[in-house]
Amino acid sequence: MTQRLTEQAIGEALGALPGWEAEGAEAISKTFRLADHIAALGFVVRVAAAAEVMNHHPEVAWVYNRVTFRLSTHDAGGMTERDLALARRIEELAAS
Ligand SMILES: C[C@H](O)[C@H](O)[C@H]1CNC2=NC(N)=NC(=O)C2=N1
Repeated sequence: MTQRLTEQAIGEALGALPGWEAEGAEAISKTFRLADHIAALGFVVRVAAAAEVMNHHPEVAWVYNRVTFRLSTHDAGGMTERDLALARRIEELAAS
């Protein structure tokens, strides 16, 4: 699970992760627009709780009602399956 992914593998995985953008093989990121500031905070909290369960944590930028998550595996120095799993979990939370 901590093996770095190639750009090709990342690109293939992003086909099922709409809106996520790759930074080479280093990271993926996506910005979510919520109803308002507090809805955005609530989303950050839910993602943070899921990240804690997964022991895999995003970089987060929160500006009013917009939240950007940047995912990369620090221990591997780039993208791994753990980042894709977290992105899928974030998408589940966004849809719930
Ligand atoms: C000790 C702990 O398991 C590690 O530091 C975990 C915590 N959360 C993490 N989050 C991310 N994004 N990358 C990691 O390599 C990572 N490692």
